[in-house]
Amino acid sequence: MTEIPVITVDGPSGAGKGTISHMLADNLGWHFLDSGALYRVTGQACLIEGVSWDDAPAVAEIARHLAVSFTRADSGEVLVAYKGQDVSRAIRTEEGGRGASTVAAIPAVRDALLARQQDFRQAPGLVADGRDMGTVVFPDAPLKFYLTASAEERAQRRYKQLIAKGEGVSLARLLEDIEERDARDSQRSVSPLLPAEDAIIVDSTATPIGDVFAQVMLKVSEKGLQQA
Ligand SMILES: Nc1ncnc2c1ncn2[C@@H]1O[C@H](COP(=O)(O)OP(=O)(O)O)[C@@H](O)[C@H]1O
Ligand SMILES: Nc1ccn([C@@H]2O[C@H](COP(=O)(O)OP(=O)(O)O)[C@@H](O)[C@H]2O)c(=O)n1
Repeated sequence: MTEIPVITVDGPSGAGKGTISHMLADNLGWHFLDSGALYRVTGQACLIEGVSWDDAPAVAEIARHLAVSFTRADSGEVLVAYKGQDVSRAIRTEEGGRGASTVAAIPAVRDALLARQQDFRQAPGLVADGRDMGTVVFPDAPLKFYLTASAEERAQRRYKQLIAKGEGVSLARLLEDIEERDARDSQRSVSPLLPAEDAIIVDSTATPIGDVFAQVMLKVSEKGLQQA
């Protein structure tokens, strides 16, 4: 079990973790764990069940029995369902991000989701995207990345992403949301957002995505993790 390789990709919102992790998993033919989706679904499940994000024991109970499923549509899009109800869109909103980071600060919620995340470690390998993949969930991963970029750049990226989806948003509000989420994720007592000691830090503030991917792939091949 522990010999199955994992590449961890941690960092703040909008750093490019999802984009780079998907590219890596596709390139290597490995599995992919979107750990943020589990926290997002937990937040969404609370809304559906009428539980307040601040009611720690009730939220933890929801996380322990989270009936979530991930299925890949023919289009390649990953559909996320809670109790059979499609929540793919709802969990990706700004409110979904706020809910996720609120419930993610509850220690019992993190405990409840730990084994479920570790179960994604299946042959031939796993790319794991999140905040504590390299520090807590897969501390023995042979290769760890911490992607980051300035808050202004990350807000700009989200702005472009949401505008492309046809959602009306304000850049100033997005920057506020990002800074608030950075603060909550970095200051919580359990599994705060921080690079693992052995993580490779990649700041992409002024680096196009293709160059970031090339840097990452170079490290992958130096570690001998690429298939022949
Ligand atoms: N280096 C980069 N330069 C420009 N845009 C980027 C870069 N990395 C990611 N993006 C874009 O920023 C947005 C957020 O990226 P995403 O991978 O979802 O970040 P995260 O998973 O860290 O929140 C996406 O639209 C993505 O295409
Ligand atoms: N491993 C993880 C992943 C996400 N999270 C929480 O879940 C929230 C949403 O994570 P995400 O990865 O889906 O968000 P983005 O980085 O895509 O904006 C984060 O702000 C964290 O509070 C976490 O605590 N630990």
